[in-house]
Amino acid sequence: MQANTTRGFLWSDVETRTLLNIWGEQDIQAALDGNFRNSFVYRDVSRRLGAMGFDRTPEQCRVRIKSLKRQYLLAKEGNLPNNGQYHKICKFYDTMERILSTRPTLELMESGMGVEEAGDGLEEDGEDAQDAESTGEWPYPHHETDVKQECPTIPIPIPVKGTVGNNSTTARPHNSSHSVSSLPARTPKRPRKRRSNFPVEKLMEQFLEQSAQAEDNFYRVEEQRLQSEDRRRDAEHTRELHMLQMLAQMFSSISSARPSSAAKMATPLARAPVISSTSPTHARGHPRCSSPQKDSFSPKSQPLSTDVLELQRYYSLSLSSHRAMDDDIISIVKRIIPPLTSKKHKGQDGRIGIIGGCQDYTGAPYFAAISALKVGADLSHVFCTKDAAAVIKSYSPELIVHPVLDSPNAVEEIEKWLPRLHSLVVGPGLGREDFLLKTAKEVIERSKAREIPIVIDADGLWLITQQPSVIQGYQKGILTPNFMEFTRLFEALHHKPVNSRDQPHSVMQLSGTLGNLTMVLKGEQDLITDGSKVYSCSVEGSGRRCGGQGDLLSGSLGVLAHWAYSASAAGVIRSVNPSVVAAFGACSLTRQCNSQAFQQHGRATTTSDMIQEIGPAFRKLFES
Ligand SMILES: NC(=O)C1=CN([C@@H]2O[C@H](COP(=O)(O)OP(=O)(O)OC[C@H]3O[C@@H](n4cnc5c(N)ncnc54)[C@H](OP(=O)(O)O)[C@@H]3O)[C@@H](O)[C@H]2O)[C@@H](O)CC1
Ligand SMILES: Nc1ncnc2c1ncn2[C@@H]1O[C@H](COP(=O)(O)OP(=O)(O)OP(=O)(O)O)[C@@H](O)[C@H]1O
Repeated sequence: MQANTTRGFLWSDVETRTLLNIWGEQDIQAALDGNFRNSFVYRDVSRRLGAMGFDRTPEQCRVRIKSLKRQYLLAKEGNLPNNGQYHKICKFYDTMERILSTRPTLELMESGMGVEEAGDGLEEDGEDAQDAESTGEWPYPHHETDVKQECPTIPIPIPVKGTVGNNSTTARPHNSSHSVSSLPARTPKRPRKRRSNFPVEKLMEQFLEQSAQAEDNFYRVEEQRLQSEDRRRDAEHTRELHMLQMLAQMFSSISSARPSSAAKMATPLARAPVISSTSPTHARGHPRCSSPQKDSFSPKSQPLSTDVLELQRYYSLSLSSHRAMDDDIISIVKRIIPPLTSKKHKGQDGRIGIIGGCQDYTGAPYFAAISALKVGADLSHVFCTKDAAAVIKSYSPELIVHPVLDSPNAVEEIEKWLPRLHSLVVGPGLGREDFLLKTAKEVIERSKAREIPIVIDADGLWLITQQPSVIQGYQKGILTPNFMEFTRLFEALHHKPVNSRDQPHSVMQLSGTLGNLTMVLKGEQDLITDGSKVYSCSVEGSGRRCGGQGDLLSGSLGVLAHWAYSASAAGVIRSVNPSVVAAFGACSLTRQCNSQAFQQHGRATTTSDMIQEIGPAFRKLFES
């Protein structure tokens, strides 16, 4: 057997127990007791340990025992309550207690130094801490564990000192078997500071507190890392799936090789820069989302993508309903829809938050949240007032309802969820109480900081009318006013009445004033703009105008906005404003639902009937 001379080598519990059993044997204790020189005793301990199958040098045994004694003393001096705390400091406390309580010299040892330690001459400052660390049992940083070491009552002459630079070094014996008479050449132990009433419990508390803090920090950083990793993986996944989808589409169109579609792609109109430079807000453009015009104006622009071709063709024509144009934009909407595959987990296709729902209005947030789910979001959260929560829950077990909107720390409660949300819809059934609007405002600010797409509807628009700066210039903000809401907002910002005969111009003006925000003016035709051009969605609906259709629209838009921005980030759609694509998709869907529900229910059509149609309408528009 080769002796293991590594001082830092870990002692296993069984090895330590065997050592303690040997060390605790009567003859060993007797030999140690009263003997200043103990090296021969540890040689014996080492030999006996070897016979038990553990190969340790006498010095390793001595150091290990010393470390155990120090832990024992620390636990003992700390007067720790009998709740097992001393076991945290000294794992072998009971065995040590049994052995040492029979030692007559315990008094001396308890004052910091056992006789057996005194004369070995092998000790270095700081070696105790090293021992303890190497065993993995020392619960404190070693600078906090100094225990007073008093000199033995034998006369120790002043050591001979040598000086190296500014550092004093102390002459040390090379041979531990020197007799006591040779002690003048040896280093006396430097008396260490003793902390009277050593505050072990306090240190323990501090240590545990620091550990908890460190753990918290670790988890916080880890959580952030996982989130960003999630986002990166989602984006990558979406991009790959979309690529596959596009390839599949390409193959199927090549195989069907319809001459009409080839002609469509080759239309000269599509390649021409068709946007009028007189467009009032064009020069401002989008800081983050490049608009189609930018590409068509740039002489150095890349070959135009199909998205741009389709949208340009659309821009170049009038606003009146045109089935082919709707089809073009819908084909872009189709590309943002994430494919359904078995590779995904819950949440990847959208976690949407609705801020709204109060005592008076429980239907609106429900319509928005359930529509988001029916369109394809995986999870839909409603943040409402306490008295609305139970009612909303009772409409649907599918919704996650948080009764926090009127709590004193509403903003913090909602903010906790923001990192998990992909988009936010603010306003359906929110009410107009000042304190609710204040909360909504703060939540919008914090969502902006996280670059979450935000749809603002209904009472959320009331807030914007009072304080337009809340959303002004936020490119991922989408406003969905009905005519009344639009009028209020327009008049507040432009200090003049809306020219209702030229709604496209008015809506573009308002969007421009708000920093090219995407805006949907709902009505007979839904007008969609990002300040550069107006798109009209006139998918056929019906004459039925039941309340709640706008909520269906805003909830759907929440999901589509998330998909559009993910598709844009993944490079699946380029050179188009994702908000506009999403808005067009949501308007088409709402109108299609209205039409289908009306075919079945006629005048009796309600928003719930329309919600039932979301699945079939979605398939018809985007998956056929
Ligand atoms: N089941 C529920 O819980 C539902 C709750 N909802 C929630 O109710 C809250 C308040 O929303 P809101 O739309 O009723 O309020 P507001 O904007 O003041 O409009 C009020 C007045 O404006 C007018 N008006 C409206 N549209 C117009 C138009 N196109 N063109 C012209 N005028 C128009 C019309 O005036 P009137 O014709 O009555 O004179 C109307 O009475 C909000 O939180 C919302 O989410 C709804 O979502 C519905 C389902
Ligand atoms: N005159 C109309 N003709 C056809 N469709 C319309 C008409 N007005 C509204 N719509 C459709 O209804 C949708 C919702 O618009 P509406 O004006 O009802 O919103 P809202 O008043 O905000 O709704 P809510 O009742 O949810 O508050 C629009 O996107 C559009 O599709």
